[in-house]
Amino acid sequence: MSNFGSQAMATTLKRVLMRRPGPSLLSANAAEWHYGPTFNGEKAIRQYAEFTRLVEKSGAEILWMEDAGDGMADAMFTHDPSLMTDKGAIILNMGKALRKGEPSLHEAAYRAAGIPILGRVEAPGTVEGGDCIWVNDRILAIGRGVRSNQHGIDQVQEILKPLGVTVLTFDLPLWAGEAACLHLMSVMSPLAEDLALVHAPLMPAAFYLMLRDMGITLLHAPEEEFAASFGLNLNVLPVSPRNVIAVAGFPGTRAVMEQAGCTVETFEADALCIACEGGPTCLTRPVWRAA
Ligand SMILES: NC(=O)NCCC[C@H](N)C(=O)O
Repeated sequence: MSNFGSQAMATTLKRVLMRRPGPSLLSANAAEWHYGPTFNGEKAIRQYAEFTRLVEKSGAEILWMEDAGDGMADAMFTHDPSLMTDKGAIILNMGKALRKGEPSLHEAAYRAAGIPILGRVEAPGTVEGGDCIWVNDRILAIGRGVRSNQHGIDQVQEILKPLGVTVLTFDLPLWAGEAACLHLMSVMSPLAEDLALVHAPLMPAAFYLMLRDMGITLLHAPEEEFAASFGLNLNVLPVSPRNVIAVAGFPGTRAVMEQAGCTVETFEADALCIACEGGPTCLTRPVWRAA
């Protein structure tokens, strides 16, 4: 049996690619990386350790990449430079220029782990993992916006055709501007096959209506918590259906999930997630989720 493969967002997480932040994050220039006022490298590293403890507690195996000081501060957000399918990984191409070196780190990690590479997105195409959502194992939704463009989306569709997967494209708004991070996953977090947490005001309307018509229950997170966290209240990692890891400090968002039958574990993440614009899903690249 192979130990990779995933065309789902919220089945049991069995194996995940992560990169522990270190010297590159500590020496990051916050303005250059678009990190916010609560950025603090040492504190972020401590908060990451707490996040790691929760992932380990879930029973998932972590495939580690280490930060040896290559200057790639955002590389801890392993969700973005690659995408996993049931047949192997797709190496993506980043929309954020400072992150251009990251896909090769993923390619090397997959090769070392014996995981097949299905294909690569090449310039001028860009697609980031945060823009990709498996609606089910036959449909991949991609958000077209600042980070993912049509060239890249077309390439992903070509790579996925032999797997019988259809790619659907949904336009994202500009929201806080070109330098900020708004992915499709910033406005929707799947919690189970039939359940998702959303920030409806920024969702592509056609995406919202499609999910609703498919019978997926959409939980609306409180808008004031989305604003206060720059969207990180919504960035929730399912380690199995209805068991999730979230950023601490957003009781309204937590209550909405608990009322829908979810178990929610949290960790403090002001210096790590809120400052650096990426939450628990962004810090993980699932390489194997149960079918
Ligand atoms: N999937 C995600 O939402 N990733 C967050 C990436 C944050 C990182 N600072 C970036 O701007 O790319």
